[in-house]
This record gives sequence, structure tokens and C-alpha cells, in this order.
Amino acid sequence: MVSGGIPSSSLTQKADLMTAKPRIVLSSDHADIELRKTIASHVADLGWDVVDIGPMTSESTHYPIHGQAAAARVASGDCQLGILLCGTGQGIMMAANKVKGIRCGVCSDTFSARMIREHNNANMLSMGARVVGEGLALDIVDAFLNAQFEGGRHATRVDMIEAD
Ligand SMILES: O=C[C@H](O)[C@H](O)[C@H](O)COP(=O)(O)O
Repeated sequence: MVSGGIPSSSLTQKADLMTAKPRIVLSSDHADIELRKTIASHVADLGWDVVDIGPMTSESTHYPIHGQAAAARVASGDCQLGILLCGTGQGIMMAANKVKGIRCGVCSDTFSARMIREHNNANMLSMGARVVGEGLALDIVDAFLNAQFEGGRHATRVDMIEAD
């Protein structure tokens, strides 16, 4: 079927793009998979397409595996943003930041969560599941998701981070 010279398949693809939800990847180690599931539900309620790559059990695991797997989803463009959890948020953040194109910060407060996007154009947020409680974690997530990169002088600095 052709409408106005444009194949209907193209129109469908365009409509899909216009209605597509932004996608976010979540991962953690074993420190608190329940908090990760709570965050996943919260972020889905905010309208995000949530890709929760686990782990799905609390069996002891290694945070570099999960941090780098999630980071790869962001670096590839499959997901726009990512949220990570481990005991402190530190180890999984370090692992994620080894992936080129990833700017991940650990946050225990909402001000930092806003600023890592406004100034640092962070594309991943990490939190310590043994540091923050559920209420604060959700506030931190909201602050991160609601903030926008300001560009300008901050873009110059982020470009310096990204330079080889
Ligand atoms: O930065 C590392 C994270 O906090 C880990 O979640 C933590 O080291 C795991 O410790 P454990 O194996 O004693 O649960």
C-alpha cells in the first residue's frame, strides 16, 4: 500500500519511531536485586521501556560482568540510559566506565544525580544498595532522569573525557 508516494511499511516504521518509548537498562550484582526490581517498576511507570538484564537471583556474583553488560547496551545505542546497583555502587561503576562512551557516576544524593547529567552528561547512574534506602534511591533516579545536559562549557569538558 502506498500513501502519497510513501510505502505504508515506511509510514509504519515512522509511526513506531514516533511512539517508541525511551529505553533504559538496569543491572546489579547480588547486593540487592529487590531494590533493582523496585526501581525497574518505578521507571516503567514513568514511561520508560525497561531492559532489566538481571541477575534474577541473589546468588553471589561478580559486579564487573553485570556492569559491563549493561554499559554495552548503552554504548551500542540500544538503550539511552542505564542504572546500576552493587553494594556501594562503586565497583559496578568502575566496571561500566571501562566501556568506551560510558559516563557513569555513583550517587547517594539527588543534587549529584541531577548534576552528573546537567554537567557531565552521564549516561549511567550507579547507586549503593547498602548505602541508600529505597525512598532515597527512587528520588535519586527521578533526579537523574529529569535532568538534561546543559552543553556549552560542559560539552567542552565532556569532549575532553571522551577524547582518545
Ligand atoms: O563495589 C563492590 C560492591 O559493593 C559489591 O556489591 C560488594 O563488594 C559485594 O560484596 P559481597 O561479595 O561481600 O556481598
